[in-house]
Amino acid sequence: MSSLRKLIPTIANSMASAKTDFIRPFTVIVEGNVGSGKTTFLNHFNKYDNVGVYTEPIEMWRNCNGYNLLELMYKDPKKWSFTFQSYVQLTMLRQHTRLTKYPVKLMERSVYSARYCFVEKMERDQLMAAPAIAVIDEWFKFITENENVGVDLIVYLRTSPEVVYDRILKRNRSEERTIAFDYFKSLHEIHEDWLYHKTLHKVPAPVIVLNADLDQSVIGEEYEKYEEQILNKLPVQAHVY
Ligand SMILES: Nc1ncnc2c1ncn2[C@@H]1O[C@H](COP(=O)(O)OP(=O)(O)O)[C@@H](O)[C@H]1O
Ligand SMILES: Nc1nc2c(ncn2[C@H]2C[C@H](O)[C@@H](COP(=O)(O)O)O2)c(=O)[nH]1
Repeated sequence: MSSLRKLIPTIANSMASAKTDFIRPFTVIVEGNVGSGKTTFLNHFNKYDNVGVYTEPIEMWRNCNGYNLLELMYKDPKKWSFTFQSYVQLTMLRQHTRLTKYPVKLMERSVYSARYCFVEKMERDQLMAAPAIAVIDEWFKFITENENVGVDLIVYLRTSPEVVYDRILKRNRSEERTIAFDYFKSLHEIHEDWLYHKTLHKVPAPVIVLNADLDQSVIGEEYEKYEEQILNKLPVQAHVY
């Protein structure tokens, strides 16, 4: 028997043991409209030494082998939505499955909001043809059935569309300059139906709702109200509003 064939059982065993050794940390996804304050919220938790903070991989979307997919999507959504969502789903899967030494993992968004909010929006606006949505959905189902992308808690940064629109104008991100207010209003309603009314799609974990309209000068107190649950120091009460 060749030396390689002798190696196969060893490789298989080590892969099997690696799989079983992977212990998913207490995983919290931070969800909310564009500009709702997710990155700001994550920065607040960076100070804890038992929390791994994973912001959205937006720089990967702005430079995929030299292509700014985020810009392409906003400039011509009909042409580029499928390409963009395919890459978002891949990069978010990477975020979910990244190994971490921390007992708590805080992630900005997830494969869930990509599918349930943004692809949902594209479907309503007929920006993606049905076959394209079917392919995205098959990948999503495979990922959520077969990969360890479980979550333990959802933090919903609940905002009003007017507030996020004002923040986005001030943030002045180049790719977002052409987005109309109605886009954020519609995304708000989708987030509300998914995470607050829970009438849209499956909700993969208990939801904590924060009033993210509060100004930066006082919102720290709102974050602190839920710190113990987010840091997994308290049992999560389902449907905390
Ligand atoms: N509570 C707040 N009050 C006022 N401005 C805020 C607040 N939270 C975030 N911002 C500002 O709004 C913009 C969007 O915040 P950011 O954290 O990037 O949101 P997201 O990550 O959800 O897009 C940024 O310019 C940020 O400084
Ligand atoms: N079409 C999609 N756009 C998405 C998705 N995830 C994020 N985004 C956009 C929204 C913003 O312009 C930018 C960063 O999001 P923030 O909320 O952090 O500002 O990326 C998606 O799945 N589809």
